[in-house]
Amino acid sequence: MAPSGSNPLEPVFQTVAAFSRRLLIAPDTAPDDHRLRPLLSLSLSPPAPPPPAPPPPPEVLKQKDAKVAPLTKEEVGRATWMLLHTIAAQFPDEPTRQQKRDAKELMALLSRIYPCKECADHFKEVLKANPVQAGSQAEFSQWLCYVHNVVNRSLGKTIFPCQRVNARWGKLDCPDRACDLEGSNDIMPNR
Ligand SMILES: Cc1cc2nc3c(=O)[nH]c(=O)nc-3n(C[C@H](O)[C@H](O)[C@H](O)COP(=O)(O)OP(=O)(O)OC[C@H]3O[C@@H](n4cnc5c(N)ncnc54)[C@H](O)[C@@H]3O)c2cc1C
Repeated sequence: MAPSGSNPLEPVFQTVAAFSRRLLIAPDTAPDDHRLRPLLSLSLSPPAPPPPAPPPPPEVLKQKDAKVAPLTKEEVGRATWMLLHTIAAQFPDEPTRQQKRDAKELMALLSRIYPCKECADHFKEVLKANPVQAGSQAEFSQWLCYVHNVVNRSLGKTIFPCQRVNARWGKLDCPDRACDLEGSNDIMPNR
């Protein structure tokens, strides 16, 4: 490097350097401060957009797709039995005539619009041979357990012990039994 003062342009360089430092560096920072921050940018073009996020790895895409994939017959079956046994567990001890009718209609509707034709047709036969019994919560949940077992048997599945149906599908865990349905105070509730 040339010794200081030997370059005749040295004073010009020093002036430009000092001026640049004033424009580009915060006034409260020491010249040797390593946290130097530019005060303004001399570039006229807008800041470059951030680079696009890399695509998620294939295993993450697979998991996402699995969430929106159509359900299988087994998944719909499990979800439906879960709903039906929960309805039976919550069924009033003394249902109104309307509630008894609703239980019968629900089963009849299922046997028509259940989203698996083979299952719906089979369930129609099951209902014909075993008409809905919904005179009380106990009666309805035992009947449902029985017909579920009829389906289980036809599919070669284990028979569920119906004396344990209340332990498996108890009433919903709602504070102050807020989920309970109101029943009947009819003089003849079993009509
Ligand atoms: C109305 C209906 C008709 C169906 N018909 C057919 C059909 O024709 N062909 C077909 O392939 N699939 C059919 N399915 C689906 C099938 O019954 C099963 O839901 C599916 O095969 C998944 O079985 P899973 O072994 O997971 O248990 P699921 O039978 O779905 O039972 C879910 C859970 O309920 C409990 N459980 C089992 N049996 C009883 C019972 N008797 N009482 C109370 N709780 C019980 C067990 O804890 C079990 O894990 C039908 C489903 C419904 C709702």
